Amino acid sequence: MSQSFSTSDVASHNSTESLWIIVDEDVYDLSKFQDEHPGGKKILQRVAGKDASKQFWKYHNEGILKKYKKQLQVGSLDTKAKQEEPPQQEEKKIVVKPSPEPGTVSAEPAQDGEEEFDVPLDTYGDLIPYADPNWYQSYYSPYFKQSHADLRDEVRKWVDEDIMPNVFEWDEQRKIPDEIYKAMGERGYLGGLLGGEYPTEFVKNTVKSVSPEKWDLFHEVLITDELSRAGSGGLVWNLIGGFGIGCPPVTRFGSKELKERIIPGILAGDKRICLAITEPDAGSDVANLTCEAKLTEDGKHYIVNGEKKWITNGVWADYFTTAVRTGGEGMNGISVLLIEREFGGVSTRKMDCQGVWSSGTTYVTFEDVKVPVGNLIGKHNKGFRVIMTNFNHERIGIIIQCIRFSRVCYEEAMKYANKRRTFGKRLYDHPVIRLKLAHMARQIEASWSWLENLIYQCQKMGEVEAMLKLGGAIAGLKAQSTTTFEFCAREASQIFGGLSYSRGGQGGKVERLYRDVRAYAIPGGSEEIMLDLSIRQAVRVHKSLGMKL
Ligand code: HEM
Repeated sequence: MSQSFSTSDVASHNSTESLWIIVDEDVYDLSKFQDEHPGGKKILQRVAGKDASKQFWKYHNEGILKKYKKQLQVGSLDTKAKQEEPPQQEEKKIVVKPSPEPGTVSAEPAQDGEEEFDVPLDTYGDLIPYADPNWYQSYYSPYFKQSHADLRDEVRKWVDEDIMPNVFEWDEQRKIPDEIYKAMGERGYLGGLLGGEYPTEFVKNTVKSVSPEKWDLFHEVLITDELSRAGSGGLVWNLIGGFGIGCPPVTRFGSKELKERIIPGILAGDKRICLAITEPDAGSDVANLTCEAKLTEDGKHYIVNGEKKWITNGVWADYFTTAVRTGGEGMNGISVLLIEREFGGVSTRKMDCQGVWSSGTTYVTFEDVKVPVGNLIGKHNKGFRVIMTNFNHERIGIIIQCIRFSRVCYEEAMKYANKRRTFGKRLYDHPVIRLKLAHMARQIEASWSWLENLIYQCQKMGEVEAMLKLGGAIAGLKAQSTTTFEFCAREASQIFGGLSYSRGGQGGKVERLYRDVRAYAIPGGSEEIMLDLSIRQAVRVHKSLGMKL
């Protein structure tokens, strides 16, 4: 913004016809906007021509300026322009290296040539304790390195500029613009969300800030985590929900021909895929599903008939990774088929749900759909294994999102508690409010540390060992993270009071996330089933390790 004004220039625009205000030394022309201002025009007219920074920050959060800046800012104060002149000499960066002191236990200083994770990364973000993982705040981490920091910056900038300011409207419209999904492909992110190595053979555009050979599961965690900062389960499920659970079975168990034909279009963001397992009558008890697929006499096709319910992204999907009954009762009669919408006989209807509004929750009907046998994923009647292998990846995605949503609730509440005053002091100055923040933070950090450890185990073990050994712990952490999310949404909402009861505005993220809680606590294995599995599965694994009870 090039124009510069003095305070008396601004003061002359103090009428309803020409209504300017100053916020943080930037000048805004609200003459036209006043009629559509959700807080009313009178309140703006009272500060016409004045510095309204204090009043502005009382009623809004930073998202508002990001959204309206382009439209309303006409310039800045001349005092700001002076401050922003570049310094004559670049400041020398001081690098602080830890040094051991006699008589204390402390970190050894990093030696030249040592692994990069022996030195903490630069600080990043707002530095509010517990609002980001602590490696953002210059704490040591054995997992996150410079390539993770580079990716973090790349994704965060995109989220802050193109996503965050619009999430409220998108959620209300129950749709994310197609170009945002397309950008997930163009930026190479879809290719990095398959729970393994970066699939260069299928991707034209790889991720800008990380080369494919450096890609690891912690990069994948980062994309999901940073997208979740937008504070909308609907957004995250729209962008990676159907894809993150529907695509990996194809890349892992699909035939070469099938993969070569469909995966490049999906990873480019041109085509969409979803996972169709749950039915009106079969949820966590997957082995009981009834959607049937009968082999034709010539053995060349399956004919599929049945219904699927609560299918994320189904309304927009070109492909449905679908669990079907091809044999007798129970888990040994299940297969997985890739059903393509263009085969015909596929109808989708959007469902109205409590939360994740922009995710496109769908009721799917298959009516005599003719599917070539080449679209079988895995083996005939051995689909249960395909589904089980997929569950760990799905649950880890849910865990990452829940922990970040918990952080968002905590962060929003912390910021608000520091500005809102009641009974003569800030909310933050009331011990009962700090107690709430502390209970949120301890659960967030405990969950995150367990997650980091499990991701590391997945990275080291490889797919099969991870599936066998980690299923119990991942299920336990899923329950831990969804209960943490529920707790944080509730406590943040109590701190915001009425502002998180109405939609939009300062408490808008918390209100939306509160509605999203059940979408995390139920799908992918309900909390009750997860907790039970976490013990049963772990005991079974440890028996085979030689456990002595
Ligand atoms: C750049 C100038 C401004 C813009 C773009 C703006 C925009 C908005 C928007 C979009 C809302 C809806 C709630 C939300 O999303 O947060 C809102 C609410 C409100 N605004 Fe503003 N506003 C501006 C300046 C001001 C100023 C200077 C004041 C006070 C002097 C003010 C007072 C309010 C009030 C009282 C509400 C209602 C808050 C509530 O419902 O709790 N606004 N504003």
